[in-house]
Amino acid sequence: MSTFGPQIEVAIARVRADVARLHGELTRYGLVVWTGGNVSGRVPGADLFVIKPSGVSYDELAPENMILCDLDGNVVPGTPGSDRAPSSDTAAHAYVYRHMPEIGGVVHTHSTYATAWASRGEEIPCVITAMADEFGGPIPVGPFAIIGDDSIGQGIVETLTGHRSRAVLMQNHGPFTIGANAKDAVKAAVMVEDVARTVHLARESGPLVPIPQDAIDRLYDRYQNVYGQQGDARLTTADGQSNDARRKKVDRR
Ligand SMILES: O=C(CO)[C@@H](O)[C@@H](O)COP(=O)(O)O
Repeated sequence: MSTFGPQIEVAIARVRADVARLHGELTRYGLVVWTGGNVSGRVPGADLFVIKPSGVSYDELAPENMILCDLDGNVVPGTPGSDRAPSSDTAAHAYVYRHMPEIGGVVHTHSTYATAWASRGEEIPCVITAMADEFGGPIPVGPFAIIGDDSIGQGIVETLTGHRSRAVLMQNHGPFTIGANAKDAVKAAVMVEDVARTVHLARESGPLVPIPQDAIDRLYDRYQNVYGQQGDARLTTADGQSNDARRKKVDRR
């Protein structure tokens, strides 16, 4: 029997499939080991999100064993997967969804280079154009917070609210990323590890050369509004305009 009505049930099924499949991207890009890391996706049109079960091998993850939660992080009883405990980071994901309504996906990993930067409590400076494109500037550090309550979620929201970056390095823990949907958040997780590695290696070889702010702004604007395809999911840009509206104004020369 449908608990949420036919349209929401269809949306839930779609998010279950996306979130289950996207965990495979974390292993494909080498961002997780064993059962570390997690992906969640908001269910459009409902105060619900889907997240993986805690400690379950990635090989076993499937749409039917993803876990449906309300925005307080409570498992919705009687739904597929509800017989298992949700990810240990469920409270953090739920906090982000409650306090950042524009966010449709959250990812957490312990990817090597980004976590190394997090262990130093040092933001990644914007010294390559790939960072300007994807993150619009440096990748910030969030506060040290121990898992078990809302403190990690609070740290993510306090650090990323009003910030261009879709990634935050939670001190001594690792990266959390956000996105317009789960796929966008996974992309940010892939890219934060890529730039963390590059900038780490660059800094080992000598002084870094910062990119002027006006160039960062131009690169970010182009990448957020011109790069890719019209239908690509994106967050509103830093000035609050929707990317679609901005895209129409951008001269696509
Ligand atoms: O970082 C942590 C725990 O501190 C978690 O992300 C990681 O162990 C994965 O846990 P889950 O399998 O999602 O419960």
